[in-house]
Amino acid sequence: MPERGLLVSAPGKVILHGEHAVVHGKAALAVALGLRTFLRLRHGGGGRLCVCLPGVGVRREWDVAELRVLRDRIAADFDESKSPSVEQLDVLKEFAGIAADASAPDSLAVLAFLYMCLAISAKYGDVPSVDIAVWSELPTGAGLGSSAAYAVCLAAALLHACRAISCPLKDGEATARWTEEEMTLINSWAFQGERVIHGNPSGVDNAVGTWGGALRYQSGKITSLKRVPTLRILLTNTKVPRSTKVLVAGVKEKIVKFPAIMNPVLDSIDAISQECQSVLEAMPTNPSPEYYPVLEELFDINQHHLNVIGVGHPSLDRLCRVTASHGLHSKLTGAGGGGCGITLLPPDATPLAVEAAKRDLCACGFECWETDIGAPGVTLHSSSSLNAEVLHALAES
Ligand SMILES: Nc1ncnc2c1ncn2[C@@H]1O[C@H](COP(=O)(O)OP(=O)(O)OP(=O)(O)O)[C@@H](O)[C@H]1O
Ligand SMILES: C[C@@](O)(CCO)CC(=O)[O-]
Ligand SMILES: [Mg+2]
Repeated sequence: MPERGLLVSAPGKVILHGEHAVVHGKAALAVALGLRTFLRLRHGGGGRLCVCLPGVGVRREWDVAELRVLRDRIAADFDESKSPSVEQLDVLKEFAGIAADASAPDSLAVLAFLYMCLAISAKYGDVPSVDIAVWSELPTGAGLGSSAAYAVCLAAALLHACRAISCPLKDGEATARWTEEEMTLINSWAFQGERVIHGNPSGVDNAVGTWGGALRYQSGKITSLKRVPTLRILLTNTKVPRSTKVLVAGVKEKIVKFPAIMNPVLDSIDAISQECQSVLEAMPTNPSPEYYPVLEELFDINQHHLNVIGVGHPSLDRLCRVTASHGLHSKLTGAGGGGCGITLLPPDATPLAVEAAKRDLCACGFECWETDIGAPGVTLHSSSSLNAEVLHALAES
């Protein structure tokens, strides 16, 4: 397998509660989504490193010898525990022809790729001569953790190419996962990729992308939620573009400007995450309707808080109003400012009400779908375990 290449995937995520507050040391509850990002690595030869990212319109190719020189210029303090420095990123931007203040998806994706590739190869091996393609089922920049799923896939593939982690997939197996220790390494390098893309990420998104399932995340501490009931959730993409980096920076500004006003709001969001976790843990696996009113009220309160800290958007207000008119409760998920919202579908919601809500959301120009939650984290695949659409997308790349 190693010399034939590698197929790896990582899930997106939905944050139930705690987005933004988690950046400031509060708890977040997050679950892995049944929508994934896929990466194909092929061993190249010919001394070239090629990357193809159709989701953001990137196809780039570099000479490995040139990348070695670049790496040695900025290698002094590459480490998974140290943030990428402004100076390192400036050198990479100049090399890749990216403007100093660029924030477009393609620029950030190339920058994160170059940083991770050079940093990982400086620590564990040589710059690999490989051909990498990444394709995703996740909408980019919509609050579902597309940046983290991308960074997790890259971390796994690059660590594998530099022989820092093993290849657990045996002949004849469809999928395999890495050991806890290897996943910890993947997660810490994915966090570096998130740092390049986000500026100041909490680490919750890459933790879900790596470990999967449902988890509580606070200040780097990951606790897996053992008994999460099967929740039905409707995801709605308002299709309003936004940048997590800009939104996270905006919240920080507000906290600095009005600490006495904003800190209690973050404390309240923290208490909501706590309350939600207690309710989820008390619910049976297939809960009856009487458990849902508290979860619904927590959605409503948190949505108001997220508006207060400045990450709402008229499109998200509209989403909440439309679902409320069908008796359903929603909140934004991820960084907000547009992007996606989640709607809780309790077991007593009639199929008619859910269909009517979906129809009205689509009439607003939104896209909505139901998806599984609690999906597995970073996974290695045999090509026969991937469906035709994924294989086709990666082959075309
Ligand atoms: N499939 C992909 N290929 C390459 N780059 C990607 C891909 N998906 C996401 N990215 C990178 O991640 C960036 C989007 O990250 P951003 O954090 O703003 O949104 P998100 O991760 O989708 O939402 P959130 O952080 O709120 O969950 C894009 O601008 C791009 O640089
Ligand atoms: C907005 C935020 O809390 C979640 C983005 O999915 C940012 C982060 O935790 O890094
Ligand atoms: Mg992100």
